[in-house]
Amino acid sequence: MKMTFRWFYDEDNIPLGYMKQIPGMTGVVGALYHIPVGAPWPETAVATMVEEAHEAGLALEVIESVNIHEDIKLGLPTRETYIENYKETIKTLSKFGVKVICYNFMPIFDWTRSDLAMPLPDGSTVLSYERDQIEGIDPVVLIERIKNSAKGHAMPGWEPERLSKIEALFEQYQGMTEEKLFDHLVYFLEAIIPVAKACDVRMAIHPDDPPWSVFGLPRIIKNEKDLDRLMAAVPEVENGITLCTGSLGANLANNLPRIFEKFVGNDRAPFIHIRNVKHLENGDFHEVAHRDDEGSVDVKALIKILHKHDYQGYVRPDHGRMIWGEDARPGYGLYDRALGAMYMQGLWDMLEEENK
Ligand SMILES: O=C(O)[C@@H](O)[C@@H](O)[C@H](O)[C@H](O)CO
Ligand SMILES: [Fe+2]
Repeated sequence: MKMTFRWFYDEDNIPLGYMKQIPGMTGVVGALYHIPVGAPWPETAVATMVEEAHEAGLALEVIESVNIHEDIKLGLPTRETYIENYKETIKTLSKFGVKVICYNFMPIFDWTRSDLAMPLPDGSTVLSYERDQIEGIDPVVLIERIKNSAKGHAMPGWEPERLSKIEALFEQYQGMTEEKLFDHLVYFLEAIIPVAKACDVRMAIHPDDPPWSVFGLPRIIKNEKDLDRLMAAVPEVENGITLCTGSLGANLANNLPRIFEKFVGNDRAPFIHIRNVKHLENGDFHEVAHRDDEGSVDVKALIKILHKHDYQGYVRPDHGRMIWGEDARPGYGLYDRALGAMYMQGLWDMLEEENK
């Protein structure tokens, strides 16, 4: 298990040196944020970013994310150019030591929440999902609300410049079915996986968050069955998964230990996000600290599975709470993610000890 930390590079206000101070932290998960979706990533920009991480004593072998242009998801003829660009980006990243590229295939939006700073009784705040605040609501209304919350921080995928085109995008997705979207994903993977293979890079799709349809848009990476289907459709090991416990765990029907056992066991999960969520009776959920007892994700069992398989891939604490008065990007404060990393490493150390 290689412990890593998400780094928002030039948009991050947490110094790399602080990340490095977390015991056992081996690397950061980076991305270039100023490159428009669909454009190839310039070599010089990648070199600068990787160098900065190395200077801080941290590896940079995972990218999250190289986002997918909507035309690829929509299956438009213009996708060819964007697919060629994507191949170029894979080649460029591999030259600088990148081994895993995380991405998602959700139409229009990345993760969706109703509140980015829901207060918990202990005074910390977390991201939450209230069904009746999202389902059946006009996305434009939600966008306004999100813009006004969490001190001006936007959710990834909800950036203001994209949102201005939101209505046109919804128009384009009219009539899009899960079947068609899945075909477009397979088309994309069949085109890029040979390049990834030649470059020794693994692609790692992130599950949909939440793992069900929102705003009437199709969602195709929601559960074990969807993952099975994608792994079978493009069987090369370079077609992999980011196992995100918070995303999959938002649906209690997802059996996380079984999913881990399967895709860690068959080496299709090069990247892992550990996040914990707590479910309420009415179907809403909110995020909590990473510790097992705080929510419904069986973190102990999952780390045990990783340990049993001598997992050599990358793990990072996903969203944490905002604690100790920190002012940071929602879900991505330093303090609670550092606690999460230590918790996972504590469990791992104990398992190592027992195995001696
Ligand atoms: O929850 C998060 O913050 C991340 O796990 C996702 O935003 C993730 O980076 C993307 O979906 C992957 O493309
Ligand atoms: Fe995640």
